[in-house]
Amino acid sequence: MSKIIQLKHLKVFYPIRGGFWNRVVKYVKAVNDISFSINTGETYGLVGESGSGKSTLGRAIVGLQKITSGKVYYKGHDVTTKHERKALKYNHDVQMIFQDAASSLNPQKRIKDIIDQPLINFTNLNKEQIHQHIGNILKIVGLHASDMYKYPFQFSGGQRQRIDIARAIITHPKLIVADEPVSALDLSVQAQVLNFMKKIQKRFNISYLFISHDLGVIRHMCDNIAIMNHGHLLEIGTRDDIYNRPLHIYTRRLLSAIPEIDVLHREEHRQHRLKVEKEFQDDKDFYYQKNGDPFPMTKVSPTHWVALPKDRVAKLEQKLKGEA
Ligand SMILES: Nc1ncnc2c1ncn2[C@@H]1O[C@H](COP(=O)(O)OP(=O)(O)OP(=O)(O)O)[C@@H](O)[C@H]1O
Repeated sequence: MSKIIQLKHLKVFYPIRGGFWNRVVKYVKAVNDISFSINTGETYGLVGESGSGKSTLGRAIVGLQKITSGKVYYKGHDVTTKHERKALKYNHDVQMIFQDAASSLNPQKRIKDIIDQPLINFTNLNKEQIHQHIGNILKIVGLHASDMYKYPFQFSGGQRQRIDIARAIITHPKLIVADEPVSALDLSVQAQVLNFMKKIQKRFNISYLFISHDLGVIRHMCDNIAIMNHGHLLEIGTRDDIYNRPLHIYTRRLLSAIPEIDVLHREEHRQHRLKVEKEFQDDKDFYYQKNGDPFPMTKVSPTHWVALPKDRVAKLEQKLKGEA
């Protein structure tokens, strides 16, 4: 299977300034040595708790965030710098859907004036053709062509998210980075938008990098999954690897929080989570190096990688077998 995106040792550090001279006093290592690749046509899930660096990584991939070091390859070509991205029309092929469409859509502009920008930038269509194209795209996302004359506030949250998706797909992109695309929506609307995203993926052969802290949503959407924590990757695997054979305690901890939406068993799950968290504390030496960084990734199977040394993986597998 061909790779649409490859990340090699990507780092994004934010400088923090302070003191009398407003000098850089330290760096927030939001993305710290991340490597993985996304296959053409797949949905790749990026999971982690708030602040783990998911959005920074997504923004770095689409070119909205300056990269400190490392490389991004698009279909095998280096697109790490602005110049390289321009030459490959990368900004045309790779789009982003944002978490909160309400704030990413300019409230003072009509829908047509929000979503026509990529067409103006990347095509030679005239005004009439652009309107026709926008009308068609709005129909594809389940709205009416005449909705292009409305303003964002005249739509519901779910509809605004669809408009943001329309903006992203209008250039027929090859890859969409979807940053928490449904977390601001009600559960019932979430399902609609997710299913819709799957539908357009098939229709236009789009690959997704799907960013979320919600493992329920990730399970519904993703083929392969990377687990991120404090700027590092801790585990990478197929959906089956991650949900049925999670090895890192952090992954298991995240998984144990999924059923929280099940109100009936909330207390039971809270107890379970506390137990797993205690285990995480107890086992801290087991999962991290002396300097506090996770171990380099070890291959457990052709699809499954975990940030632990080989002997510890074996020990852990034994321990998990014992618990089962
Ligand atoms: N512009 C910035 N300047 C300095 N630090 C930043 C900046 N943007 C993000 N950070 C820090 O980088 C880290 C990663 O942030 P990021 O938004 O990428 O995490 P996230 O996993 O997407 O979180 P969330 O799920 O809450 O959006 C956080 O510690 C955050 O405080």
